[in-house]
Amino acid sequence: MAIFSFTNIAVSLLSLYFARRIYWESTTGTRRRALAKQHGCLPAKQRLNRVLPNFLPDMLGIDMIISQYRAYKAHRMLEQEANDLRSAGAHTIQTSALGLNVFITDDPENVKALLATNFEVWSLGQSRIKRMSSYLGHGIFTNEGKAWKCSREMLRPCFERSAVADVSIFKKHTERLIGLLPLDGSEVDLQPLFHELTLDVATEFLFGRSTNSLGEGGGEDEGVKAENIKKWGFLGALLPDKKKKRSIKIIQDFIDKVIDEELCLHEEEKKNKKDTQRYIFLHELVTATQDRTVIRNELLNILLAGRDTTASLLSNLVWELSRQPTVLARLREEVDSVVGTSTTNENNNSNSDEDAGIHDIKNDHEHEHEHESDMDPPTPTYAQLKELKYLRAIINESQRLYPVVPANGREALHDTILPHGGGGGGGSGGDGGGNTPLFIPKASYVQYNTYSMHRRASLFGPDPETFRPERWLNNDSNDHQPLRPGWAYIPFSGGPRSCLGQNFALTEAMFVVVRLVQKCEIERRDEGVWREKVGLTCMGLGVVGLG
Ligand code: HEM
Repeated sequence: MAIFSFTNIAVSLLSLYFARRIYWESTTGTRRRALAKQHGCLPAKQRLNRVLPNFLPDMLGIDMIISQYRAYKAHRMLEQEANDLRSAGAHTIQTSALGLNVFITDDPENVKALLATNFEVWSLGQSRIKRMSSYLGHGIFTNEGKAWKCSREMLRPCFERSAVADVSIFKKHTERLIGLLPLDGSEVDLQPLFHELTLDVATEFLFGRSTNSLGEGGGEDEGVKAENIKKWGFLGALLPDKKKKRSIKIIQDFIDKVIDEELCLHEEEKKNKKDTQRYIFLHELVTATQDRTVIRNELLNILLAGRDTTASLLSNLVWELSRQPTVLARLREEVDSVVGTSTTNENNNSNSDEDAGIHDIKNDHEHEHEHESDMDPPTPTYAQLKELKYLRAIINESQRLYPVVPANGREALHDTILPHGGGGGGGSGGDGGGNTPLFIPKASYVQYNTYSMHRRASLFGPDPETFRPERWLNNDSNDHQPLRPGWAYIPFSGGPRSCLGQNFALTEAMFVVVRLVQKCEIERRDEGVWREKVGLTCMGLGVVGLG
């Protein structure tokens, strides 16, 4: 009896499954096949297994998860993902993660479709929105559709050029950072200092008061519990729930207090404050909205966007500079000629050899405390920073090899087509073109791998793994054309959701590098190669020596 009923149930379930399958095939399936045929689509190549044997299809994404976890532990996840594409001989591959249909691409045409030409079809993905809004609330980073448009329109004017052109905010905090560096040539780990610097700068820019985590009368008297906020970082998302809640509360209380003070200011006081003080983001924002929650969420979103990203860029850049004495010498020459190295040799376009240049700076530094006012090099103005073409090329090259946001993705809101990736390889130059369109079913996730794309030989020349800032300049001694990579180079993303703080970040990074170059020696202190440390942003593991 029991067997009979079990068989009955099994037969019923199977019939139900097949009935649904037939219905699905004759409706959705037929529609999808027609769409794919209409666009001449071919299927993507599959990701090759790393752990399981290749005859087993990785339907549940078990191979993907195990191998990603191992690579993450070894700080080689980015390299492995790039190799996944290479070993499949394609620039777009298909895989799965816990049953989710996933495509990985490093093809600029696909990136352009995701971020710009087919923007409306792609969502940030519900899991990202849920995860990030749990600690950021709803703001520009987590909003979509109309709400995102509102955020963007409200925030864009706050990033106007004048907000960035006042470099005094960078000066104050950079001087504090340099003041904390050892003068005897001993090693220093700059990464935590860069994180403190960018937190102090971002809070001062956004709220008009800084966390002052780099010291000098910091914290409490300016109304900020620097220690707590410093600790919080934005990896709060990864903390256990209780700790995360406590951390979020600390930062929300801080922001609420600042907003309340701002909203309580009388009109007259506001005007006076605006006239006398330098640019403060919050002052601009309250002219657009008085909604306390909206203001708080947007400020939190921007703090997240601006802090770890710029610190990671600086860490990667200085790490690479410490390994590139020739690049560093050329940079010193540029800084010397545009900004000046000290007040005594301002704008001196000396032809001294590289060693002599470094030696001079060392001497300046040794005597810095004796003759501080005489010997302090002139600080760069915004206009001078814009003239530093070689420094800009160095930053470009650093962001090419070590993009701070090395991978990102979008979820398909509808069935759609990507211009490339169907059929996998077979493109010109043995580079795995795959220029046939690819059908993407609704709810699939497409990851665009910036790290891998930035290292493609067909896009960046025969030496894509080499740090060579000259590739970005007209006067490249190898007579290469300067790069115009378009959608192949997206450190700040692209299209309607591109980074709003790009100019701010670049100005801050340039300012800090100029001051370090003017006042310190930068030396390599470990033999290691760059290994990623991936959190919300990506930076390297390593130590730099300063003297
Ligand atoms: C080196 C530093 C930075 C890098 C590499 C960077 C990179 C990016 C990237 C890749 C995105 C797109 C994210 C996505 O589509 O999921 C983005 C968005 C954004 N960034 Fe940046 N960013 C940097 C610094 C900053 C700074 C300093 C600020 C503000 C002070 C800022 C504000 C924003 C905002 C508001 C967005 C969201 C734009 C939108 O969704 O409409 N970023 N950034």
